[in-house]
Amino acid sequence: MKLLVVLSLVIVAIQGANVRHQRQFPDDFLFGAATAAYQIEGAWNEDGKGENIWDHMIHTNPNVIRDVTNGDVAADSYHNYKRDVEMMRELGLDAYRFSLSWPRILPTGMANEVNPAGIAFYNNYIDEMLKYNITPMVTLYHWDLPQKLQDLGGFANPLISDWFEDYARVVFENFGDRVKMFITFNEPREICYQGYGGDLKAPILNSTAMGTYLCGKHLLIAHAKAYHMYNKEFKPTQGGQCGITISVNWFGPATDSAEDQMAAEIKRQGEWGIYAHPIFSSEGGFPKEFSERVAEKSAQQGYRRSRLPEFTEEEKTLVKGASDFFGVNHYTARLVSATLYKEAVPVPSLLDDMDVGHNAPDDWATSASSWLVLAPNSIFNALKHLKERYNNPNFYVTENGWSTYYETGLMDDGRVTYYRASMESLLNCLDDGINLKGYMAWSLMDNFEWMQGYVERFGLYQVDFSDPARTRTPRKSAFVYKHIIKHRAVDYEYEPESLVMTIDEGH
Ligand SMILES: C[C@H]1O[C@@H](Oc2ccc([N+](=O)[O-])cc2)[C@H](O)[C@@H](O)[C@H]1O
Repeated sequence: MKLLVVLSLVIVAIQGANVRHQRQFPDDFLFGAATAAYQIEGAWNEDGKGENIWDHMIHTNPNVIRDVTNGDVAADSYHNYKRDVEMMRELGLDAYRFSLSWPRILPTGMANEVNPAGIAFYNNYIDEMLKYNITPMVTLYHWDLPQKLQDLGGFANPLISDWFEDYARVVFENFGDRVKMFITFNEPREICYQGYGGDLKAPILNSTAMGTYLCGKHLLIAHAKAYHMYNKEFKPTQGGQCGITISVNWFGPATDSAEDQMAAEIKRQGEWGIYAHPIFSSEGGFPKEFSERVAEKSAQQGYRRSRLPEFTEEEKTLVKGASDFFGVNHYTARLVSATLYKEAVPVPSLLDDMDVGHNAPDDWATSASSWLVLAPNSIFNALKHLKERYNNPNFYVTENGWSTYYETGLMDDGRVTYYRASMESLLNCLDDGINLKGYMAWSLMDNFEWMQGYVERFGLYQVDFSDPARTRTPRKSAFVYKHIIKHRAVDYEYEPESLVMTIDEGH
């Protein structure tokens, strides 16, 4: 008998030790999921909403979208928001990141005409989340500029900073009593490089390098003005935080050679350093090596001055330090070479200015998106670099996710593998002392994936876009993510018994 008791005590002790050794996320780590207004809301012209640049571009030229669809109805979250909150509760989310449609709030873009129905919609959405203790994380701009502002030049017009500041004030006034986490812009790179410099996002201006850089400078000033206005006019009473989200994929050198190391550095600076450095570095302004590279390229091409616009000293000071946290959208990685993998690119362009090649090794798993591969420990590599370069600010991973095709259905093992790998990488960050405070999975549900329409699916929940009710059904990954959130740890043994989802007590 005695022996049995001793044995069971030993077993309990071993099990306890195992639990203790399993790496865990802290209780206050914010687990959430993310979406964006144009990708889920629909109701494109309902209740006084104004036209945005995606409405305009697609209605004018439907063929720009791979499957000739649009976001007119999308997941119809405008009418299904209560079901969306129910899904957050099913998953046990701590937080939900979503964006506001600027033209739903200000139909012309300008703050002299506020749409009460738009304000009411977001009030209801926020209140529904708060009812269940879900922290709203609100992005003010996720790519859907009011068309009327695009008609005035959009981000190429320096006045964008005044228009944005006015819009931000309306947002803080109406929602800041309950929303404590604001993100001004989602991904300056995608807005500026893909929308102004190229034709991969609305408004597809294809305006070469100059468009990319000018847009970037104006956007950073717009962000900084909104940040300082929040600090002065709202923070003292509302006590929230205001930051920005930048897409930071990892770019490591293809070899250890000095040339490849420099090529990777230039790639990092051109892809995201030009947005991060002016805000988060101690010296401010565009990063040095990239600025020198653009000046050199401009001179080679016969320009008397660099095409990279400069910040005045006043602008530099305005932008420097203007963020309470660093929002990182991280998806993937590439290996960068000074000589290999180069493709023909337009001149002048950001790609030509960087003048490097990049590649993904064959053994990195591929997704439904051409740009998205599963690279080892890449969240850690990116955040470790940012920590060292920018003095370890508070970080949130504000997007991270994996695409499948519609045909994959509910058994999305590729997404499960990706999310588990991401969790390990996040835990590596925490072990390293990186000030990482939260993680938002992209995406809560399938949605309109920009130029790819509904071909590429990122949802923890599948959405049936052929069904007028836009029924949402949890995928296997939803159960796995729920299990991770609940236990604050990754359990590789866990397999959902069925795909029937319920709400746990307390949610
Ligand atoms: C899938 C989500 O992508 C986000 O944007 C991107 C797109 C492409 C890259 N890339 O590495 O090439 C990074 C981020 C976007 O914010 C979100 O709306 C989704 O579409």
